[in-house]
Formats: sequence, structure tokens, C-alpha cells
Amino acid sequence: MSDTTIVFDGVGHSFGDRRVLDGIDLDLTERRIGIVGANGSGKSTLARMINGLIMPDTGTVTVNGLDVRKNKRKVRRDVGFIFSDPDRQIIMPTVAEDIELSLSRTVKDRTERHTRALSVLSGFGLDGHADQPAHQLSGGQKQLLALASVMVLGPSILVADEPTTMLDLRNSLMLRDVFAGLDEQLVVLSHDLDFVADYDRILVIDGGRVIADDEPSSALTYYRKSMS
Ligand SMILES: Nc1ncnc2c1ncn2[C@@H]1O[C@H](COP(=O)(O)OP(=O)(O)OP(=O)(O)O)[C@@H](O)[C@H]1O
Repeated sequence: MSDTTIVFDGVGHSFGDRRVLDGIDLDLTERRIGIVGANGSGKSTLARMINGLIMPDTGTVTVNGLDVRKNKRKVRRDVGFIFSDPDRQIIMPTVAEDIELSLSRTVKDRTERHTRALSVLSGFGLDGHADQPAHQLSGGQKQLLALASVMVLGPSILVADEPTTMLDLRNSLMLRDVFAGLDEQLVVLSHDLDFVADYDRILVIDGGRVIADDEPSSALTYYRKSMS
């Protein structure tokens, strides 16, 4: 169990006249939650509602007791979000500067900020890359940098939308290990079923609805069968 909770109550969403999520009722308290489903089934739309990137048309999403619609800024601070393409998140020219930007609100002294950034980089396996241009990092290293920049902000929940899409097997396994070491509640969308196979709970989404919600072996078996 996690100290954090994400609650969907009667949530639905349409893009134009297309209903992409409907009747979503969820109480997510487990530490590690995987979300799987076919392309276009509504996973990203659901995940983006956890930090208010998308608001529900019907129903409410509550994070740690706060209605996302009414508390968007606070919820954004509580929910870190990483995308499959880390280039969308890496803003600054060098690796250390990217972390320093995330630290700028909390650590005012520049020298201390740099020292802290070096220590954060080391924690995410990026020692020795501090002064490197961020765009020169490998795909896996960029994903680690994007993750480090988000985690340094101190979220209590991390939502990751297909974080391994751009990664080879080695980097994907490395990211799985890094995620395994995080204390925060984790919600991971993945087409890589092995990545979430040891999670606490798996949601299977199809046509904008939750069609299975179980521990991994049952839910993933159900999903594999439904896809064949
Ligand atoms: N901004 C948007 N405007 C219009 N339609 C959208 C928008 N975003 C998503 N959709 C549509 O909503 C549906 C659900 O999309 P969503 O991205 O949530 O699916 P997904 O399960 O994450 O898919 P994938 O596995 O391909 O990433 C799709 O039909 C998609 O085309």
C-alpha cells in the first residue's frame, strides 16, 4: 500500500463527439500500478487526468484528497509525469543545468544547486555526464535525466506514459530497476508487459473502459487472450 491515493469517480471524457473514456471508477492505493491496453484505448487520456493535463468532462479525479480540477497547481506538484520521448522534457543545454532548473525553486544558492545536481545525477547513474550537452546522451540516459529532473521536484506519485518506447532492452531493464528503487507511488502505462509484470495491480483498458483490474498474472493473461 502507498500513502497516496488516486480516485476516479464516474470519470468520462470525449474529444469532440468521440467518447474516449467512460464510467471510470477507480481507487488506486497500491504502490505500483501498471496500465495496459491497445493503441487508442484511452490509457494516456486516463493517465493525463491524474495531474490535470486533461480534465474529465464527467465525474471527478481526486489525488491525495484534492479534486484535480480545483487544485491543479498543488496536484501538479504532487504528481510527476514522464513521457515516452524524453526530448519533450529536457529543456536546458547541459545535463547538470537541466537538474539545476528543477532545483531552482528550492535551492537558491547557485554553488549549492550545482553540488546538489551532481549528487542527483550520481543517484540516477549519470555521474560524469554533468557538463555534457543533454542532446548527446543516449536514449536511455535521456530518459534517466528526464526522470531525475522530475523526481528532484519531490512528487509523491510518478506517472510514466510508455517510458520504454524509445529504449533498447538494456536501457529498458535499467529503467525497470531504477523504478523498482523509487519509494513514490508509480503508475506506468506500458506496451511492454514484462516491464509491469511484478507490479501490485494491473488495469486493462479497452474502448475507454477498464475491462480487467487484477494482480499481474491474471490481468496480463486476460489481456494477452483478448488481443489474440
Ligand atoms: N487531443 C486529442 N484530440 C482528439 N482526439 C484525441 C486526442 N488525444 C487522444 N485522442 C483520441 O482519444 C483516443 C484515446 O487516445 P489515448 O492517447 O488516450 O490512447 P492510448 O491508449 O494511450 O493509445 P496508445 O497506446 O496508442 O498511446 C484515441 O482514439 C485518440 O485518437
